[in-house]
Amino acid sequence: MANTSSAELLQAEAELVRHSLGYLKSMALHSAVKLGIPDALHRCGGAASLPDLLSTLALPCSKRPYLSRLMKMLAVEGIFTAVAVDVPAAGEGVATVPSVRYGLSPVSRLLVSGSGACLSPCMLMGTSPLFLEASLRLPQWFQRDGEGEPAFAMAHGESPYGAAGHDMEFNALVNEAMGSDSRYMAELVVRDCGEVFTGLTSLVDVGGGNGTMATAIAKAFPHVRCSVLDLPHVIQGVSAHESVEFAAGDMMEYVPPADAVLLKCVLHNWSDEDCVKILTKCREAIAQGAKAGKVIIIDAVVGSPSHSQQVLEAQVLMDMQMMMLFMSKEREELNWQKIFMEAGFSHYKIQPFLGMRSIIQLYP
Ligand SMILES: C[S@@+](CC[C@H](N)C(=O)[O-])C[C@H]1O[C@@H](n2cnc3c(N)ncnc32)[C@H](O)[C@@H]1O
Ligand SMILES: COc1cc(-c2oc3cc(O)cc(O)c3c(=O)c2O)cc(OC)c1OC
Repeated sequence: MANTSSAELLQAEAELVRHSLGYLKSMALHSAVKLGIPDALHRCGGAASLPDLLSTLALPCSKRPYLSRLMKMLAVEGIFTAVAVDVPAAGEGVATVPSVRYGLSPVSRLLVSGSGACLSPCMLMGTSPLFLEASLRLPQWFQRDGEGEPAFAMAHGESPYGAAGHDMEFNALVNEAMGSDSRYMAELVVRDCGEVFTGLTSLVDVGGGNGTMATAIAKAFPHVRCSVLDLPHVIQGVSAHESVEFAAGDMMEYVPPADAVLLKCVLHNWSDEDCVKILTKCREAIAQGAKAGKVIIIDAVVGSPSHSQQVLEAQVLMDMQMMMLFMSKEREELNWQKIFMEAGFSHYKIQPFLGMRSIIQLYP
């Protein structure tokens, strides 16, 4: 302490408070989504005074004075914008009183429902009680010896997939989150990554769930015949599509032949050994066509030099989440490279187009 200036010490203390109370940022965001604040601001034309915002939210009178505190905190964090304005005073005396207009920022625009790019379900999944309870077990999980189970299973006695099998509310939360993530990514992939699909005649989306991504690719690139491979219970619940075929199966056993295999946010749920097995099956699938095919991976490449500090922070948070839920991980390039070589691929190209995720094209 002696060698540190008071200003540095006080700054460090403020940093600690930011981190120790950082969970309140997550819960304030959770509250804003649950209360429908992004949608309310959108209905008001993108910005509103506090009284106008309150008039569209069903809050009891006793809680209305507290909304400004939530809005102020979220505005400081960049979730909403806050602009000081003078509004006409109601009584006599002063002509105007200072007030604040809150508005949607680029971040909260992604939380407005009804648009293709609504990520609110992802926010609610990331802050769900089952995830939060698992995070409280992390110290105990670190101290327990052996390979064992992830912190989520330690807290709940089952995996997230197990919980989704009988807890219908959690199942709906996860399905909506995965669906919203896929719709959002599909929009960006078809808009910005068209050259990845040039020259392909067929593509199979392995672990492609309800076909959101495959349908978007089939629509944007009609020359590509798209199909989805997923587990039987997932495929059973999918409604028939005109443009996409669905196959039930286990990617560990067999991947149907195609010019290209897509793996979007699948490998981050698996260990390195399992990724080698999955990618070996994918390599066999692309070797069967007339063309020299490729595997297209959409996943994080942690710590790419072109990424911002915010993207790095998002990646390491997702990595912690993968560890806590599945004991799996987000990977750095060297880690990916080792897996690719072990699965028999000769070269790859990484394009860091997609924020915290990249497109990796993998060639035999
Ligand atoms: C994290 S989700 C990703 C879904 C989709 N690709 C996306 O990005 O929204 C993983 C998907 O892999 C599927 N899956 C898990 N194990 C599988 C297996 N052995 N064979 C085929 N699909 C599997 C799951 O059912 C789920 O749909
Ligand atoms: C797509 O595969 C997974 C995604 C998540 C996931 O995604 C998010 C996306 C966001 O835009 C914001 C978020 O807060 C989140 C999450 O919190 C989050 O968990 C998670 C997965 O496993 C838990 C995924 O693979 C199954």
